[in-house]
Amino acid sequence: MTKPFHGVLAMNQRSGSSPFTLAVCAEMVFRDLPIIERVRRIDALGFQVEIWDWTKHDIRALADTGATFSSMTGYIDGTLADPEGAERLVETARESIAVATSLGIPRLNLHGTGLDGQGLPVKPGAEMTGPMWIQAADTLRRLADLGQQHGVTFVLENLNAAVDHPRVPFARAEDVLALVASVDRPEVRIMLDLYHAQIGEGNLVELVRRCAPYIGEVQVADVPGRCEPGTGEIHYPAIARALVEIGYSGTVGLEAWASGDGELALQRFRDAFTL
Ligand SMILES: O=C(O)C(=O)CO
Repeated sequence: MTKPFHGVLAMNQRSGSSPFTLAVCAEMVFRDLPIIERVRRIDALGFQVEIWDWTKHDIRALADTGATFSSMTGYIDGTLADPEGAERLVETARESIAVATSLGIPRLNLHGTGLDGQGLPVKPGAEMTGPMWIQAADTLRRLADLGQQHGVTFVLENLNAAVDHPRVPFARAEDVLALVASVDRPEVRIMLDLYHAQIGEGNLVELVRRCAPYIGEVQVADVPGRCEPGTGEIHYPAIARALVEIGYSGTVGLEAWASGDGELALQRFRDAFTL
């Protein structure tokens, strides 16, 4: 089916040569449009599409857009690091896998509640104990088995506890790296969110190098403000070069608000990741 054409911008993007697959989070851009229209617009501009909680969306309508989806949230409820929460997480991950498979989505994101157990035994602000680490690794191994069975990858995302996710334990990229490395299964990788990492940890190029063997996807936005690359303090062209140097050619997802015009934000994103 021929896709709608959105002028010069679409033309530039199709002729660009990013070494990465570029995706855009439909939850954060073109927010004056209904979600399905956002998905169509992002797709028409030549990007893959990320969605969050699938229970909030009409799955049939998403499928009918014909868009290619990069990732979605990989669970509805549960937490990694306590036994009861882990059961719920694995159960709801099964439901998410069914939806992901129907939409051809390769990566299921475990973020936020998957780590901190909001309202569950692992409370925000809790110190992570040894048994919690062991439980989290066990839960991830169970998810890896599911992922292997169904051909999907679970990506564990680092968050920042300073601005967006106050007092969330287990959020640092260093901790996510330690967990994913200890599980060491191809179906469990890192969703390396460089916006969150810049706020929480910094030293991004070094972080990219350390995470190299375990990256499942990279997410980007600038700091402060969580808008598109080029609006803040992160030098994304240097990050793009570092990603190429470690041999990464996978997906880079824009998980950012547009600082102004939505199409311009997407163009800036593409420019930052076109070497
Ligand atoms: O909740 C957030 O801040 C995220 O980055 C989700 O992917």
